[in-house]
Amino acid sequence: MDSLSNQQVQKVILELDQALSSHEQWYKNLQRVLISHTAPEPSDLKNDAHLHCDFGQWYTSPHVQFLQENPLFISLGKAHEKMHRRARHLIQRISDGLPILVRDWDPFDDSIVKMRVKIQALREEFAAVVQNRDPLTEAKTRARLLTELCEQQALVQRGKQLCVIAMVDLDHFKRINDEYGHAAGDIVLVSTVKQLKSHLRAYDRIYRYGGEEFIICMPSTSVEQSREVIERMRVAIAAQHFDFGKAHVTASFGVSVLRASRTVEESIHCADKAMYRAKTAGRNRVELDPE
Ligand SMILES: Nc1nc2c(ncn2[C@@H]2O[C@H](COP(=O)(O)OP(=O)(O)OP(=O)(O)O)[C@@H](O)[C@H]2O)c(=O)[nH]1
Repeated sequence: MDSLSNQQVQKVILELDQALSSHEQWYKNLQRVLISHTAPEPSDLKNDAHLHCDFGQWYTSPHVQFLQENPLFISLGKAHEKMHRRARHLIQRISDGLPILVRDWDPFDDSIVKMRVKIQALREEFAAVVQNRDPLTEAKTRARLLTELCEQQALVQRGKQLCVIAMVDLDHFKRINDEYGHAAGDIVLVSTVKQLKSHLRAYDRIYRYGGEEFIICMPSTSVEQSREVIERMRVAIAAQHFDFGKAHVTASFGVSVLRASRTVEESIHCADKAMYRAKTAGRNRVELDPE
């Protein structure tokens, strides 16, 4: 989900809301069939009924296939299929003039509840993605930074992996705002995060630490490997062109690693110190934490 833009995430949330409401409509019709003995939807009697309702159509549509490995999405699909199987059995009994037994109704009712809960949980998962992002740049928030770096630190402490962090600070950013206006400054921030993201792997993270300061987290990477990537980021930032004017934007980088022997805050501080060395050494450069 991290690779999706806020707009894409909002679109999925809207679709989930629509899927939930069409599912409720389907349930209402089913109740009519079961209680008032109105004619059932022919598709509800098919073995693959779960593929024919509006929810099933959404669930199998190509544009949500990126969710195929999401555990909640998978279990929602299973709950939905099971619910249709149970509904089919109930419709069948009514069509055969038989009463609905409690032992058939209860599991069906249970699967209806489970499905609603899972849709809601998936919706919340998506909503949290947006909530945990800075609205301007869509980098993760500083609040997430500490939580997620502590998780990485726990892996480092258990000897499971290395984790590099880099502090990125735009150079003389105030001048951009002063010369071209705050809106231009915003464009630079958004574009810079896009550049940084384009060099990251799926499991790397970028956080907005302050106004024009960002932290990159690169798990399972050595300092040597990450340094090459960060160097490419530095070059990409300096090569940006903007429609609003001839602004030359550069950034200074301070690289550090999470260590079992120090706290996350201390590692961030070391990255910060390295970044300040990059500033004092002339900016537009990458410095490593010597510790
Ligand atoms: N446009 C815009 N500007 C911001 C935002 N957040 C912070 N800033 C500006 O970022 C600027 C940061 O300025 P300084 O801290 O002086 O740093 P700098 O000019 O980049 O100088 P050095 O870091 O020393 O290279 C300030 O002018 C802030 O107003 C934002 O969301 N949008």
